[in-house]
Amino acid sequence: MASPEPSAHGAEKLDDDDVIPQPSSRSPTLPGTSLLLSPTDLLILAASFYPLTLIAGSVFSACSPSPASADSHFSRKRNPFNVFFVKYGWLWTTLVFLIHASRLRSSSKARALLRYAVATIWWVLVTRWFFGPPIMDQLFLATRGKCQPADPDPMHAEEEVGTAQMIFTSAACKVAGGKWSGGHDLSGHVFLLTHASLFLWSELLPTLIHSGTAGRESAGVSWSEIFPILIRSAAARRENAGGLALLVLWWWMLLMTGVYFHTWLEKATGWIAGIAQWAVLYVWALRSHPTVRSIFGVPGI
Ligand SMILES: CCCCCCCC/C=C\CCCCCCCC(=O)SCCNC(=O)CCNC(=O)[C@H](O)C(C)(C)COP(=O)(O)O
Ligand SMILES: Nc1ncnc2c1ncn2[C@@H]1O[C@H](COP(=O)(O)O)[C@@H](OP(=O)(O)O)[C@H]1O
Repeated sequence: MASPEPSAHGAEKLDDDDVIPQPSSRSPTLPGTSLLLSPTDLLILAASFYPLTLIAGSVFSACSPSPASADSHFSRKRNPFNVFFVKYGWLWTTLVFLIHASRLRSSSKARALLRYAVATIWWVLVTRWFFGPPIMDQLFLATRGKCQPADPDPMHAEEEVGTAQMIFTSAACKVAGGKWSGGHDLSGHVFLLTHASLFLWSELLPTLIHSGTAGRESAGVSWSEIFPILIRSAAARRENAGGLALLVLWWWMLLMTGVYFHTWLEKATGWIAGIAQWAVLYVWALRSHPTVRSIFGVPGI
């Protein structure tokens, strides 16, 4: 399988006209050095952090007395990080990405925007619209979920049920004052936080490595260098620091969702939806299909 490695260089430093990168040697062990990680290894490492985070959060939740009812700051839905950041999660991700893309050369920029368009379309399909209700709501309805009236008074409830049962999206249900219950409620937070994080890591990592290694030519990065490189890249440019700060916030909020909200299965389906578009485009198509690569480009090239 042809598997070109994204260069550790930022695209702003490279010629961008249809350069198909040559496969670099993968994780070579140089004499006297520890195992080196290629940009792809680093991306896979970053990606594996998210299921581990969810597992850790869920295990903590299962082992501690009653975290779901614990009145901690992050267990509250109205906490400012949830209300201002996660609830506008794709907007913040878009802002960070656009600042990053503005530094790329023009043809790299167009292709990066195309990759962003694909990621945005997937976000829309899962959470907003999929030829009717979004995928997450269609899954909920298909598993016998419905909009329950919030009013416990049977007289009022009957009136509400009439309209509530006609409600096919969680957003409309909430507006009608109902409660979306009964079906499989894929975690929108786990989806969004995973999807946004994998998109940002895939797009930003080559630039972060380039800034953090001060452009040094290298076959890879050793384990012990990962954090120093990220810290140096944050210190080198405010945009890098902003991107990394958002990634840290998304990771923390994912951990909090893992601890305080949803069932294991709902978190698992949120995660699967969150990795699906990334796995298809970044892990599979861009690596094994030259045609896809020539249309969408490769981050860092
Ligand atoms: C060479 C040509 C390139 C063309 C490039 C074109 C680029 C344009 C691409 C696509 C067009 C779409 C434009 C969309 C713009 C997107 C800007 C925004 O991000 S606005 C969206 C702001 N909203 C959010 O961020 C909401 C995020 N929140 C949620 O999705 C949900 O609240 C939740 C899933 C996190 C939780 O669900 P809930 O039910 O519990 O609330
Ligand atoms: N990390 C987090 N912090 C605060 N609230 C969270 C959260 N993760 C999930 N929630 C809340 O849990 C509910 C289910 O989330 P989701 O399905 O998106 O994963 C949502 O409630 P609301 O819809 O009442 O805001 C959401 O705001």
